[in-house]
Amino acid sequence: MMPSHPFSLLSWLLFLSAGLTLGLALFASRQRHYPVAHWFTWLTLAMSVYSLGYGMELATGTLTQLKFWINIQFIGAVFIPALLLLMSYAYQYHRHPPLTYRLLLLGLGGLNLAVQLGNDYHRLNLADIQFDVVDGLTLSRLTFGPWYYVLMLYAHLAVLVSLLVFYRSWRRAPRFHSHQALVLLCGAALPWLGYLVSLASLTNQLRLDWCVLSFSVSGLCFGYGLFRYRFTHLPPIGREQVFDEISEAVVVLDSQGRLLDFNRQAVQLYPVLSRDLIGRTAEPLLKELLPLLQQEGQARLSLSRQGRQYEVRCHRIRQDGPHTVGYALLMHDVTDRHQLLLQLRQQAEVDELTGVNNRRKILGLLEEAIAQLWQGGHHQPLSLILFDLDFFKQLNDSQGHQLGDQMLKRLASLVQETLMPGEQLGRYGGDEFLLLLPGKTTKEALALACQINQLIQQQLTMSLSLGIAGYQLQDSAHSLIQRADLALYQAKARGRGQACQQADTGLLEDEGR
Ligand SMILES: Nc1nc2c(ncn2[C@@H]2O[C@H](COP(=O)(O)OP(=O)(O)OP(=O)(O)O)[C@@H](O)[C@H]2O)c(=O)[nH]1
Repeated sequence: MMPSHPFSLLSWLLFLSAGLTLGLALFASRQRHYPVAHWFTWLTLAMSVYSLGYGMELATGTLTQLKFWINIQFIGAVFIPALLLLMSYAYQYHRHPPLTYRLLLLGLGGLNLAVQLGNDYHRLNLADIQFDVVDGLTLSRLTFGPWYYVLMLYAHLAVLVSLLVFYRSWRRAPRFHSHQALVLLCGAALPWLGYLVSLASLTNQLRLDWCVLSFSVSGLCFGYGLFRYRFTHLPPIGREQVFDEISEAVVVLDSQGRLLDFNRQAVQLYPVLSRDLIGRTAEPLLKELLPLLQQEGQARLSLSRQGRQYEVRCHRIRQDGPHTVGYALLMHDVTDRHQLLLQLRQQAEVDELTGVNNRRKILGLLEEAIAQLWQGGHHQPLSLILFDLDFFKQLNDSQGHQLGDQMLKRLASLVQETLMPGEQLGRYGGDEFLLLLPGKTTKEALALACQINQLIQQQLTMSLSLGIAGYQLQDSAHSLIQRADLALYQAKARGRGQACQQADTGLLEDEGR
């Protein structure tokens, strides 16, 4: 429906604005696989329709033409709040809004459009439409119906929420993206400001719709954001996506040790961290981490916090030169690795059947004990008991291997209970065990051997043969065990069920049943 007046400069500007926003829509549509570009396409398209309708409205000469172009404007206008909301959602979360959210918002837009298109029958939206021609411009004089106010309330709320999203991104994003968020914030805020200006000028003779007039500038803002900052390519809240989502806790300090930034994981680890502390010295908060700042190179430390293990790395931040401008402290949860290491160590050191030290471990402990004697000047005695079950083979053969296993377990646990702190029991092999007794003389070891033998006879109705050797100067772990083995051999030879003590001379010194 072509208007009757020639187009004014304002109409041409509006057509230019419509063309600009349409161009943006076309550009963004080529990248609509990015959710934000998808909704941006529809938003700029809606703006374009609105601008075109208004440009035409300003040149209309009859009420029918006016109503027609107002309806065209509504086709764009009713969807703008919804599309702005959907775009801000996609901008923030880098994905399409949930389907229900989309259906609800677009459904509301559709409902508003239906109400407007049927306005002649119910006048709920626009109760009356008149127009004046001022300076060659056709300006509508509208009397609003109740539905219009509902529509405005919804539109304002939608714009407000979108503005909050962009505002939040602006405040939280790092510098590069915060510029982008600011540009988008301006793009979204301008039509709203335009609307407020229009409201204020309702009583003026030149009642222009500043909201739609601002679309060109708004479109330019969005376009600038699109081209300069490529917001359809780069997720602007990379900080939230990367900084907050990575598993490591990160704290950033400046060169003076003042708090600059931290992520969500860091707050879980140090609940005291808050935005208010930014700029303050981190010393009272992160005392245990600060020694890292003094170290050069890849400094690391282990940290135990809230029942978990962390490996902390300190990364020096340098900018245009060798000087450190800040530090990034990265705390990596290594609890699983730590537990796996403990498990592996346990497997490497513990005898699987009896749960006492295995051969490798007890030999290591013996060597350590001898080394300590050397360091301490040999003032402390050290004794060793090597023992095994008598006739264990018979038990295995007659009652089965499983019962034999049970017997070995019971034996180990009974002997373990008789030990004092610092004394160590290890399975030397088969049914042979080694008892390491730092601080005990051979006499005391002999008494203990007799006590253990008695206990086993009572509890397991089996006897032990035990060989005892005391540490002598120049002894190695090997020679000491050899003498204990010799003593054990003597105990067997003497009829089993007894303890024998072997001196370094090779003579049997003592014995006990
Ligand atoms: N059930 C069980 N038996 C084992 C295990 N390791 C070794 N043995 C058995 O333990 C026995 C040890 O043999 P010996 O020490 O020669 O036999 P013994 O009857 O105790 O002889 P004496 O020590 O001279 O009284 C062998 O029959 C091995 O098969 C084990 O883990 N479980």
